[in-house]
Amino acid sequence: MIFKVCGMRDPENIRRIDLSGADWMGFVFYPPSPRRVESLPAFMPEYARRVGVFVDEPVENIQVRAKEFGLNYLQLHGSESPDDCLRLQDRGLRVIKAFRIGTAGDLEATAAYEAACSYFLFDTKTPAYGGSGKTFDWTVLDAYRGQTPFLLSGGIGPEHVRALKAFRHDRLVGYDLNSRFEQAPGIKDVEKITRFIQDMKCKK
Ligand SMILES: O=C(O)c1ccccc1N[C@@H]1O[C@H](COP(=O)(O)O)[C@@H](O)[C@H]1O
Repeated sequence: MIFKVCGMRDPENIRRIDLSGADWMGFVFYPPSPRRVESLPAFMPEYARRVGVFVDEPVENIQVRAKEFGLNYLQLHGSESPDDCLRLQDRGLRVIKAFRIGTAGDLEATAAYEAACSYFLFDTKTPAYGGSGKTFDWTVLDAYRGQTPFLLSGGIGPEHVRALKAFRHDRLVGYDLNSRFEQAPGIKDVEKITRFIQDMKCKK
């Protein structure tokens, strides 16, 4: 499973999370976010893959950030179209399209993105674009029959280990950890993240 830790910007926190077992690390480029990153941190992950999180950002701006931060993936949380995703893919950038899920009907939109993305990310449907700290009813995802692998997101916290282990789906490939693991916006609790990843990997 992929463990993605999102909303990073502090160099020392990045260094420690890079050693925590996290596979991917997210950088939020959405200006209104309390965990937005404005400039390249003095330390960038050496082990974790780098994911840029964007909301309706022009393709040209995304390309600039992708180069500056050495991004491996782009996570798109706005109303980016399948064509937008394909344009980024054609420029050699791998795309994770986020969908806000409340009911099974919200999964219908994924079909048009099947050929345009490497991964989907299923987040909670709220008025915010992301980072709400709220979970959704994961059993809604039983209705997802697409081919594209997905990460589960939205309010995942340390208390969810047992429920996450019980939730199974053929296309589930990872978990996104964000606001529920924070000491302050943009600062993750390294012990909580490390323990969560170890507990999730533990067979029991
Ligand atoms: O974290 C943010 O502030 C954010 C802002 C705008 C778009 C996405 C954002 N983060 C992503 O939101 C989900 C859910 O986060 P949470 O666990 O509910 O706090 C996660 O995928 C983040 O990558």
